[in-house]
Amino acid sequence: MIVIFDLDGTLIDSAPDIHATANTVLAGEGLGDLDLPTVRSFIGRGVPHLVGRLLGAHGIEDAPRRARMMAEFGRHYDSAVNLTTVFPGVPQALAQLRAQGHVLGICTNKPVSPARAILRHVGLLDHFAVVIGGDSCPERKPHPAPLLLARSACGKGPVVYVGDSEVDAECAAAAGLPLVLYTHGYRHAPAETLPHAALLDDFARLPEVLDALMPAS
Ligand SMILES: O=C(O)COP(=O)(O)O
Ligand SMILES: [Mg+2]
Repeated sequence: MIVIFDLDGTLIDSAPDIHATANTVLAGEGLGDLDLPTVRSFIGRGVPHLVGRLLGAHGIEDAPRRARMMAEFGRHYDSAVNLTTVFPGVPQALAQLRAQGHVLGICTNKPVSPARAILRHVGLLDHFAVVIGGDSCPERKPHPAPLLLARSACGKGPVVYVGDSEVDAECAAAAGLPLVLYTHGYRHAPAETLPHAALLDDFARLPEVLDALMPAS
């Protein structure tokens, strides 16, 4: 089986690093800090969206300023690793899936460079056959193109996407793939209200959840 994972809010709790980076970039523009829940609620649609929301929270709409802040965010992003934690059970679940012969991939809206940097920092990068990021395609999730690209890079066979948010649910549906929705991530609506093939509240249960979805694989 091919198992493709979202990153922020699914495998890692990266909101504290993204929050710190956001406030560094805001300070560089002479703008005040935002709190963690506010910045967390902006995660999931990539850096352009996040920076637009940071400015929006200050009542500002200014395209050149937004472009400058996106570039600044990018300068800090690869080193934004120290406040991030891996969700419980993730390393064990990934190792188990690999040992069972499954092919694993990443499809995130985080750009590829910081996605690879954080995966390397937490010791998980080697599990993945491919890392598709928010800058890998002209389109970002919820467009299906990045997920379909990740899938084709992983070879042939049944595919499941594991994600945490509305964006992932919409992306999986558009790509025609089943979604396993991790419930401790950064979504806005109750988990039950998002389209999903299965809910996952504990990574220790992922192998059995996948078996139940794809008994024949
Ligand atoms: O919004 C981002 O940059 C990344 O979010 P994702 O890993 O949940 O796709
Ligand atoms: Mg996510």
